[in-house]
Amino acid sequence: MSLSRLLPDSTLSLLARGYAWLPDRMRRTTGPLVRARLLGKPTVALRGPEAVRFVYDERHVRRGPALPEPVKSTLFGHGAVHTLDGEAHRVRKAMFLSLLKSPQNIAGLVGDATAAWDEAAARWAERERVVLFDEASRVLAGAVCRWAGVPLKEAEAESAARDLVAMVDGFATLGPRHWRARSARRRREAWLASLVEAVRDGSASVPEGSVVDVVARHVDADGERLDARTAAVEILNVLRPTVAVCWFVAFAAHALHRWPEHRARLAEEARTGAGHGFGGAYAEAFAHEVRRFYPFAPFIGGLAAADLTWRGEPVPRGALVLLDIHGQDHDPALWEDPYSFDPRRFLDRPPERDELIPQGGGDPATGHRCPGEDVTVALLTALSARLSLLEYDVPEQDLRIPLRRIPSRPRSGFVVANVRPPG
Ligand code: HEM
Repeated sequence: MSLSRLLPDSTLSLLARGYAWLPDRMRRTTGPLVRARLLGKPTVALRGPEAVRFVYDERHVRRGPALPEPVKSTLFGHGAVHTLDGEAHRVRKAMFLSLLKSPQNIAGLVGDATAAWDEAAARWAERERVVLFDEASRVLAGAVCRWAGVPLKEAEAESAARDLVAMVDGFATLGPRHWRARSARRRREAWLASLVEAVRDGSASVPEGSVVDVVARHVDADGERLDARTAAVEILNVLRPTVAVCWFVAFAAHALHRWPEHRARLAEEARTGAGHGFGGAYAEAFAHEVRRFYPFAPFIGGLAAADLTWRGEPVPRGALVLLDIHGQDHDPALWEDPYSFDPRRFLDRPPERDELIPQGGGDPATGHRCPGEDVTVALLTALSARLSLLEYDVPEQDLRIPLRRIPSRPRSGFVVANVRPPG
C-alpha cells in the first residue's frame, strides 16, 4: 500500500486553516514536497521556480479532470478555459490573450476605470463613510462592462458587482457564501447567454472588437462556435476577475494605512506625474508588492498525467499536484524578509516570471497562467496612485485579515470617512 493511502484526509484541515494550511505543512516537511490527501486523492504540493516549470509542463500535470465541481459551479464556470488542456486550451486561450494583452485594450479599460473612480470619489465626499471594497467593486463592474461591450444601466451596476464578487467569495466554503455564489453564477450566465444570442441573431449590437463581440464570434479548436452558455462563461471570465481587483484595492488601502510612508511616495509621484505607465514606477512596484504580500489565490492544482519523479520523490499518476502560490510568494529562499511589506524590492528588479506567482506561473500562452495579469497590474497601479491622493479618515473598525477565510480581505472591507477628493 502506498504511503499516501495511509495519510488522513486533509480537506477539513484545509478548510479550517485556509492560507496557513499548506505553508505550515511545507515548513514542517524535511523533503522537497508535502504529501497529503485532499478530496480523497493522494496529493503532493511543491513550490519554487523549478516547481513552477515542472507543474506547468503539460506532460506532467493536466487540469481538465482536476477541478472540483463546487469550484466550476461558482468561480470558473463549466466548460471554461481553466478546464481545458492541449490544443483545445491553446485555441481558447489565444482568444483571451488577444483581448487582454493588447496595450491599447488595457489603456482603454484603465481609462474607463479611473474615470469611474473619479466620479465615484466625488460622491463619496457627500457621504459620512463608505466601504472601499464595495465601492471599488462597483467602480470596476461599471468600467469592465462598458469596456467589454456588456450593456449595463447605472442602476444595475450595484447588483452586477454584488453577483460578480459573490462568485469569487463563495468558491472555497461550504456555507451560505457558497450557495450565494452558485445562484449568482446561474443568474449571470443566463443574462450573458441571452446577450450572446441577441448579438448573433442581430437583435443587439456591440462594438466591434469588444469582449462580447470577440467571444460571440470565436471559433473553437473543434471548428465550432461556442454555445451561448459557454460564451457567457468566458465573458464572465473577463468580468468577474476584473471586479475581483477590488480585493487588491482594499489591500492597497490597508497597506497605505499600516505603512503611511508609502502614501507620501506614491502621492508625490502621482502629483508630479513622474515615472511611466499607468501611475509611475513606485506605484507599479507597490502594486506588485500588494499582489505578493496579501493573501488571494492560495494554490493551483492539476492531476499527474503519468508516474513522475520530483527531486527523487515519486509522484504517482493521477495524484493531485498543487503549486503552493501563497507559500512561494512568502518563501524566505526567494524573498528577503518576506513578511515585511516593501515595494522597493520591485523597484530595481522587475519580478522574475516564475518567482512572483500570485496569478500563476509559466508562459500564459502555453499554460494556464492568468492572461489578466497585465490588466491587474495596470488597474492596481492606477488605482493605488489615485488612492494615495485621496484624503480620508480611517475610523475604528476591524482591519484583521483572517487567514482562515479563502478568499480573505480586511474584515470591515476598509471603511473610510470624511473623504476629501483631490482638488
Ligand atoms: C484580481 C486579480 C487576479 C488574480 C489574483 C488572478 C489569479 C489567477 C490565477 C491564480 C489563475 C490560475 C492560474 C493557473 O491555473 O495556473 C488565473 C487564471 C485566469 N485568470 Fe486571473 N487573476 C486575476 C485577475 C484576472 C483578470 C483581471 C482577468 C481578465 C480580465 C483574469 C482572467 C483569467 C483567466 C481567463 C484565467 C484562466 C487561464 C487559463 O486557464 O489558461 N484574471 N487567474
